[in-house]
Order: sequence, then structure tokens, then C-alpha cells
Amino acid sequence: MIKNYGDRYHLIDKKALEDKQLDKDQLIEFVKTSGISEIGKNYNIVSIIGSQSTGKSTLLNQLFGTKFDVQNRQQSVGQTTVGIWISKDVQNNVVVLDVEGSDSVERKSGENMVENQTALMALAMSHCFIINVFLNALGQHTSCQLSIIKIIMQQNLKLFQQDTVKHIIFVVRDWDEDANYEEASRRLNGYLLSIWNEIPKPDQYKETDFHKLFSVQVVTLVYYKMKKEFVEQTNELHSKLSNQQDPNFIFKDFDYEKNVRWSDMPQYLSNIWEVISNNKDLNLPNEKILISNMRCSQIKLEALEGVKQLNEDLQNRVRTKFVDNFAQECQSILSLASKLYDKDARDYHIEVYKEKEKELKDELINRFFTYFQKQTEQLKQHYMNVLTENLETLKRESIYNLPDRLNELDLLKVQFEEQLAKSVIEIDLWQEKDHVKYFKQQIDSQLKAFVEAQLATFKQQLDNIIKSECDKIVSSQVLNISPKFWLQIESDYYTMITEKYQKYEVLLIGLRVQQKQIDDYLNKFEEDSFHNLKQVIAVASGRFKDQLFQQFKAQFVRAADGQPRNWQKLTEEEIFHIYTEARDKVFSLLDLLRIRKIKFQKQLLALKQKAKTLIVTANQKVQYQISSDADSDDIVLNDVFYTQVKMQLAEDIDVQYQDAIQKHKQDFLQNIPKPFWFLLLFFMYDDVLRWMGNPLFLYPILIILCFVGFCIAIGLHSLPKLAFQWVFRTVNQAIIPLIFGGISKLKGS
Ligand SMILES: Nc1nc2c(ncn2[C@@H]2O[C@H](COP(=O)(O)OP(=O)(O)OP(=O)(O)O)[C@@H](O)[C@H]2O)c(=O)[nH]1
Repeated sequence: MIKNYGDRYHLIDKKALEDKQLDKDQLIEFVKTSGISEIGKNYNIVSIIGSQSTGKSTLLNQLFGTKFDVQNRQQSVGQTTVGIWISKDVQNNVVVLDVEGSDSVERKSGENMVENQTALMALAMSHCFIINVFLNALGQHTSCQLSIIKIIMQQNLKLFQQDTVKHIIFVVRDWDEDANYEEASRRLNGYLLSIWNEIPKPDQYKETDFHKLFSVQVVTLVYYKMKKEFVEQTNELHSKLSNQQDPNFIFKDFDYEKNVRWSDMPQYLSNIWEVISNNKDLNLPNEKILISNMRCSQIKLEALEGVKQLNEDLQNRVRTKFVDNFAQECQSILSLASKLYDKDARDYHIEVYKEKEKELKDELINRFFTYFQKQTEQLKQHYMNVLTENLETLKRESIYNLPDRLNELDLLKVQFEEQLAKSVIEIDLWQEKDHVKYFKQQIDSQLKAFVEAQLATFKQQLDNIIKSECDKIVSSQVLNISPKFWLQIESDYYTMITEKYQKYEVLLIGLRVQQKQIDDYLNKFEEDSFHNLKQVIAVASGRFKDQLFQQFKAQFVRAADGQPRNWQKLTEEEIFHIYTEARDKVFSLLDLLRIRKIKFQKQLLALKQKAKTLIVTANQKVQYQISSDADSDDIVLNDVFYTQVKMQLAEDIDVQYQDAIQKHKQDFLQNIPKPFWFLLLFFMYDDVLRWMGNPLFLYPILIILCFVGFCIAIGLHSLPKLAFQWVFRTVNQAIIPLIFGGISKLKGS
């Protein structure tokens, strides 16, 4: 069966009635080929209903130049139009529906449903609904003829939302000049009003005025064979329906935006027909929304496809490195997609258009969010790398540069924040503040760990410096042990440590160490430094004896002018006096060194507080006290060591004294001229030989020589030496003074 005649199309045919669905493909084809699709939304649909064979098709053809089939008069009266035919005004944007005649005798009983369906379809589609009636049928049959109007108006109200005023034009055919137009008009209007009042209405229309939904006109046409008048009258009606310039144009205030685009009409009509033929509820705007949904979804996908390449490019770039002006690029993609979408979708249902536009944006923004996460990772990675590089450089720099460099490194946080701000398309859309907060914490903890590591290294260096400084301080005192020994150490150490302490504290503040930690660091510094001082003193104490001995010697052996003393010129009493004086002095110094404990006193809390607020450190921060308190581990010289040192010192001092005495006496013998010793040997050598012959001398000499030989043989070389020393010392101490004492007494007398 041919459906498509090029200029007209059998929209609802038998098959559509049986299948309860339109042949959408053919309809699409017709819409395309007939040129209807080109009119877009700018059209009106006019349909006609009425009894069978009442010249409906004839009228439409006359009005719009269409070619609907017209019953041949020669044929018996029968149905020409089945279902709904569709065509278009040859000149204007008026789409015309030729609807199967009602009360058709061809329809078996119970098939009224089909009439109602086609009429309802026509009413649902049309903006203008022509009801074709014969003048002579206006009487008794009118109410019967209009029963279909009642049903479809009721259905229309129930099923369709009345979003536009429907124009109903009663065309009264075969009009007789004698007929009363006002009477006919009043009667037809009256019928419609009574139908309106009778039909059950949905709640929202209960109080609605009929004229708000329907505009009713009555047009009369002479018998069609009265060609001239018939043409004039149909032209007038045509002008009303299609000529926008006509003052009686019925679609003057028509909102064409509400129309379904013709390219979407096949789907729209299919849906309506499916619902009507299945007797389902139908809501026209919903159908429009369905169409809009379908198309807008498609357009949305096309828009997404349109920016696919850009998206992929952005995604690939952000995988390798962070993208500058990330948000700007996202915005460009968004606006391009919106543009693409808007171009094709803006004519659809506004709500759907907006909804799909939002979906499009949301979809893109969701994609951007995944790129944004990568962008954030890349930014974090980048700034972390910059931080690591900086920290590596800083490791080689002085720690005193670190506070300033930390301020510079703070800029990384700012830069990250700025870059992240440039990466979001809407403030706080992607919780970028959380990223910033987390990243700042990461940087801070990295810096803190670095600072701690640097401080640990610095502290070791500082300890070594302190140790070396303590060594200098203590050594300078040990080199010249004086009564001010401890006082000087205390004062030098205090000066040195205060300066270091202050510098350390300023450094710690500069390194943003928390106050509590600063206190801990400083306490540790004080304790460690003090421990170093004690260690240095403990080591130096090993040199006390030697130093004191040297100081004794310096005083005993040398005179006040620094020249060595001439022991011979001094009497033994004088020597003894010098000896006791020097000895008492070093022993008193030794007693001074016997200080057992160096007390460490913490600074006052109040002073610390002051220092904390002023940053400039207070004058007096750390205090030390040196005392002879023994109830502590901090002992410099313990009792055993003191006694040992004192004994050794006494012994060494004693030797010095003995040496002095000996020198004093050796000097006496040295005063004898050497020729006298030769003379003495000369005179006594023969006597010596004679003595040697005497066994009383010879045997002791031999015994002594044998003893010496034996000792050398068994390795005790020192034994004869010690023995001779003892003998000589005894002789020196006991016999020679006795002899020379006697001689000097004799001399004196
Ligand atoms: N009396 C009268 N007859 C007309 C008029 N116009 C057409 N006819 C005749 O009525 C007959 C039916 O014409 P159609 O135009 O086919 O009528 P129809 O209402 O479309 O018929 P269906 O297809 O059955 O709905 C034809 O023989 C026409 O010549 C008219 O104005 N007055």
C-alpha cells in the first residue's frame, strides 16, 4: 500500500491502526522529501473533522492546494479518507490533516473507538480544528454529530495539558443566504458550551473559562459549485489561517517556540499515537519533553565528542607534568562544548535544554576533576622536588642562613596555592583548600625534619666548639695556676657560653622551633656544655701536679729577676726558706684545686619569659657555681687523687731542694783548683799501690768488682748504680758535711 505520495502522506492508515504504531521511517522520509522538515518550528497545523463525505477533502484542497483524495460523485457514497492524511499548504507553513469522517457507516459498531482515536490524534496535533457541518444538518442531527467532539474534548482535557489555545472553526457548508448566521453561530457555540459544562473536568480546569482554552468561530461557505463565491469565501478563510498580515489571522499571538521541531515530529507523533492507540494517559508537554530529552541527550553526546580531542590532550599533558592555566583550559573546553550544544539544542524544551546542558557541564567537570587530581599530584611532586633540591643545597650552607632560607622556602607553599587556584574552575569546587592545607603540612613537616637533622649536626659541631673553647679556657688557667683559677674559669666560661647560648637561642627561634622545644634544646645545650667543661677540667687535672711543680721550680730555682739562683752564694737556711715559701705556695694552690664540685644552676624562669618575649636574650641567663661541696658526682679532684698528687709533688719538690743543697755543696768542692787535685794524685799514687798490696783493701775491692760483674751478668745493671748512689748520698749527707763542717768551723775560728 502506498503511503507516501510525495505531497501527502497517510499518517494513520489501517496498519497504524492495527499495529498501534506509526511507520516512523516512512514518516521521516516524507517529512524530509516533502520539505516539511525545513519549516522547523514555524508552522501551524490545521485539521478537519466531520461526517463522512461532506466535502472535507474538497475544502482542504481548495484552501491549501493539497491533493487529498476526493470522492467521485459518480461513485456511491463511501469512505474515501481512512485514518489521517497529512499534507502541507503549497505556499504557507500550514500543515494540513485530513481526518477520516466521523459516524462513518463503514465502521462496524464498536469501532467508534477508531474514530475517537483519529479525532483525538487530530485534536492533539492541531492548532486549528475545523469542524465541517452541513447547514441542513444543523438541526436535529447536530448534537449527534458533535458527540465525537464531546468525547475528544473530554479526553483532550484529561490527557493533554492545555498549553495553547485551540482554535475551533465551524465551517457550515452549503450556506444559504437566507439562513440566519447569528442563529447558527449561537447554536453551535451553545453546543460547545454545553459540552464543556457537561464533561467531567480535571481539577485544574474545573473553574476554567471555556474561552480561555478554546477560541470558537463560525465560517460559512456556499455550495461548492457556486465557484466564484466559493473561491472567494475559501480564500478568505485561507487568509485567516495562513496569512500573518491578515488582520483576522487566527494565530496572531501564537508562541511558535512551543512547537515541536519537524525533524523531531516523527518521534513525537509516534509517541502520541502509541499512547492514544493504547489508550494510555498522554501529556503533550511530557511528550515534548521526551523528544527534547532524546535530542538534547544526542546533542550533548555530540558536544562531548566535539571536545574529546581537547580533553584527551589535556589528560595526556597533565599525566606528564602539571599544566599551566589548567582551569583556563578547562573553561575553554567547557565553553566550546556549551557552544556546540547550544547551537543545536537551544530550540528544545527550555527545561530539558537547561537540564542536559547542566548534565554536559557536570560530565565535563567530573572529567576535569580526575585531571585536576593528577594536576594536584603533579604540582605537589614539582614543589616537593624543588624543596628537596633546595634542602640539598642548604645542607652545604651555614645553619645561620637557614632562617632566611626557610622564609624563602615558604614561598613554595604560596606558589603551590596560587597554582592550585589557577587549576580550579570554581572556588572550592574540588576542595582545593584541603589540598593546600595538606600540602602545607607536608612541607612544614619536611622542613621540621630537615631543621631537626641540621640542628642535630649543628649541635655536635657546637659541642666540639664548646669543648675546644673550654679547653682553651681551662688550659690558659692550668698554664698559670693562680688563686683566681676557678674564678677565672667561671668568668671565661660564663662569657663564652652566654654568647653561644644567645646565638643558639636566636637561631632556634629563627628556625621556628616551638618554644617548648627551644627550652629543651637550650637545657640540653647547657647540660652538655657544662658536662664538656667538667670533662676538660678532669683531663686538665692530670696536668695539675706537673704544672704546680713547674711553678714551684720557677719560684724556687729562679730568682725574682728570672735568673737561676746561685746556690753557693746562699746559705742552707736561705735555701730552706725559699724552699718552704715556694712549697707552701704550690700546696696552697693544690688545696685550691681540690674543689670538688662545679654546681650548675638553671637560670630563672622569669628571665626566660622575658627573653622569650623580647627575643633579645637577657643579660643573665645561665649561672654556675663552683664550690668544694663533696656530695656530688661532679668531683674534680677526689681525695685519693689529691693525696697522690700532693705526695708526688712533695717528693719532686723535695728532690729539687736536695739538688739545690747538693749544688750548694758541690760548688764548695769545685772551688778547689784542679792542679791541686793533680798534685794530690801525684803524691798519693805510690801510696795507693802500696795500699793495694794490702789484703784489707784489695779483697773488699775485688768483692765489690765481683758484685758489679755479677749484677751486670744477670741483667741488674741498675742495682750497683743504686748501691753506689746510696753510698755516695750517705757519704755526702753524713760524712762530707761533718768533715767540711769541721773545716769551716776551724776556718771561722
Ligand atoms: N453538497 C456539497 N457537496 C460537496 C461539497 N464539496 C464537495 N462535495 C461533494 O461531496 C463529495 C465528497 O467529497 P469529499 O471531499 O471526498 O468528502 P469527504 O468529507 O472528504 O469524504 P470522506 O473522505 O469520506 O471523509 C464529493 O462528491 C464532492 O463533490 C459541498 O460544498 N457541498
